[in-house]
Amino acid sequence: MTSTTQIRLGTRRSPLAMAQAVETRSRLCAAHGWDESAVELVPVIASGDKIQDRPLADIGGKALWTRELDNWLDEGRIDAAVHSMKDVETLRPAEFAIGAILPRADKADMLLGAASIAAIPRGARVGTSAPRRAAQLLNARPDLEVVGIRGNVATRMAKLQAGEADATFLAAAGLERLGETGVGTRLDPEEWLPAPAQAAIGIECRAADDRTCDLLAAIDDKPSHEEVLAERALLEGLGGTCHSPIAALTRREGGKLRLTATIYSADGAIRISDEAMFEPGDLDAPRQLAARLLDKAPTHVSALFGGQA
Ligand SMILES: NCc1[nH]cc(CCC(=O)O)c1CC(=O)O
Repeated sequence: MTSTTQIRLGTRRSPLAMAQAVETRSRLCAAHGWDESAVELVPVIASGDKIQDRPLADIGGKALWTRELDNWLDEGRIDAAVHSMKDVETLRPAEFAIGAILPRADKADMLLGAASIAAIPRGARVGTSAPRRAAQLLNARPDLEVVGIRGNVATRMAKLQAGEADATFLAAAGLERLGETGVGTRLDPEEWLPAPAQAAIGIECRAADDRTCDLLAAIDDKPSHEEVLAERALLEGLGGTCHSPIAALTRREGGKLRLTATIYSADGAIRISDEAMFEPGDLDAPRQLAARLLDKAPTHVSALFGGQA
């Protein structure tokens, strides 16, 4: 069978990123009646994957995940780029558009190395480089020690095995996509709020590229897209970066979205939470929620956010 490439999809090279790109390819092929060869996967090395020994927040933040893919997309070497939306900066180049958000996976965090937060031994070392997870943990268990841990899912699991930490967190979505089921304890997202846009795969294209935008529209999951836009509007209102401990959860209730958001001080001692209920597509409501959170925060907490309130 002869077939020509219909779309070039850029992706990071980590096993999780590749799994997400393969899922995107399957959905595109199913939607358009293509065989696999119609979608060319183009693996690109991201700076965030080259630097593994320092926390992301210290070395340039989320941009390190997207910079190379952004350049390739901008230069027309790829037609679209697959991203974990959790890792995508809030403010994106105006020439790019989110062409599709895939149906969202489990938003929960998994705890590895202990049966529950309460069951982690007193004074134990918990590995995480995420300000949100560190603050949530210290808020619940100020006796614990947070130690930095980075690397892809397999690396982090190996570091836990090697005793670099007594426990650690991984996103359920990532484990699921890698087929790593049956490890860790699922933390109920209602009690342990995930990161904004956790478990959402987004595909960006050039906004002016109508053909690719149309191809991607066929695999867009509207409810997931609405949730992600609301959570990103919250981030925008907070001026949140990867330094900012922000947790958020959206549920759908009678056609409306209910967004709960929590911000923390870096040490977890201060926790400010609020929620809003609004129509899908209303991005002012999540921005106002952000403003209310910043209003309630003492200055050493609001200083962790760029804020627009
Ligand atoms: N920060 C890295 C990252 N980016 C997305 C995921 C998991 C998949 C997702 O949330 O979409 C992970 C790993 C993790 O947090 O355990």
